Amino acid sequence: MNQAVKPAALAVDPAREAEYRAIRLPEDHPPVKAGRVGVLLMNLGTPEATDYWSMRAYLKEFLSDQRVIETSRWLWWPILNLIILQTRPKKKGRDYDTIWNHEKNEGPLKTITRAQAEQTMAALRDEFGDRISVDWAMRYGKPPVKDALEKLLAEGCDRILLVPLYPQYSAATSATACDKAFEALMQMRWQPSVRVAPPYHDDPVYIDALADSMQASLAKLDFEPDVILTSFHGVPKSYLMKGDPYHCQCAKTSRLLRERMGWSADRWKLTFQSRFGPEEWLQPYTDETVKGLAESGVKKIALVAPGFSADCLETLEELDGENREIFMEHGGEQFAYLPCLNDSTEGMRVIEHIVRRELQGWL
Ligand SMILES: C=CC1=C(C)c2cc3[nH]c(cc4nc(cc5[nH]c(cc1n2)c(C)c5CCC(=O)O)C(CCC(=O)O)=C4C)c(C)c3C=C
Ligand SMILES: [Fe+2]
Ligand SMILES: [Fe+2]
Repeated sequence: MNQAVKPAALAVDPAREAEYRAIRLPEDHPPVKAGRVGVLLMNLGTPEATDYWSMRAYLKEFLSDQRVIETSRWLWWPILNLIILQTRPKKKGRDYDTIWNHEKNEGPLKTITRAQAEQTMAALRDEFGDRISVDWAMRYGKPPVKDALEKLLAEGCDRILLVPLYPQYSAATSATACDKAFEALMQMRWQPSVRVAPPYHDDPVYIDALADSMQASLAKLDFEPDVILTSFHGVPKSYLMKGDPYHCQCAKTSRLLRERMGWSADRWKLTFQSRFGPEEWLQPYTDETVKGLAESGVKKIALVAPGFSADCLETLEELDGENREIFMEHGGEQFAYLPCLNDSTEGMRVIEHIVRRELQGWL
């Protein structure tokens, strides 16, 4: 174009920089930014605050997602709006109060996901400089996936790797996070090239990191557990029957971890927590198993939640709070909750490994 007057505004990849600088754009052409690679870590989301209205907004968005609740809309709408949203926001707000990060005034899921993104960015920038940008977003609530994608594009990322932070794939988590990203991409004239990181439930780096983290936590205890429970977030059993691979992936993670830790099968259990509503969910249920173990005379247990990449309401309040109480009330004596990988050295080893592997050929 020879009537051009303005050079391209930003291009970080040297080859692309030269390419774009060579182009002369018309005066009224928007600035062209390209040549960088973006990484977007995506997790579930958390309420903005613990008051009734903040909790209600979060639960409404979450529980209106048809990937999460597959019940037909005409049946679900009155149940959600006339029953669940009347009482659950207040009750769950009180639960969030017990785990809230008051220093940052946010849920721990947000604090930890941000730290994971910052550490990933620092590690990758060491090697690739500002050719790479890492951001984070939440499927529900803030920061939204759309904003994060637009920010990466504005920084010149024309290739973006989406990383759902769920080791085990489920339509209710990984797929809906990607849906949200694709929904935003649908509105874009110049779409970036997109890759999606696969589930990593059986990746040796993940299994090793879990084992190292668990060994370190167990070594700090003043007792050896009789039984270890690996507790995963549940989903309705019907999702498994319709073909969701989540249950199989949880079972494989639990088995690989047990083998790697060298524990016998009779002292190691796979359970599912967070049942919601009257429908049957994946079994065995964590709370019933904990109660049954205590009643059968087991005195010392440890719980770990390998399916959560960050500690959150479901681990800190439900596992370490409610299930601890159940165990002690039914005759248990020693209870330990072993933390998630979070932004620990082991946790960052996993995220960096996945990101570096999936970026091959782009950097
Ligand atoms: C009711 C349906 C739900 C399905 C199906 C479901 C699947 C699912 N969820 C996670 C991870 C998390 N869930 C969290 C909280 C949470 N989950 C549901 C409901 C379903 N989840 C609700 C209503 C809530 C909010 C709290 C409550 O009202 O009970 C969280 C914690 C978020 C936080 O802020 O700390 C996580 C993480 C997975 C992995 C999963 C299926 C694979
Ligand atoms: Fe959930
Ligand atoms: Fe829960």
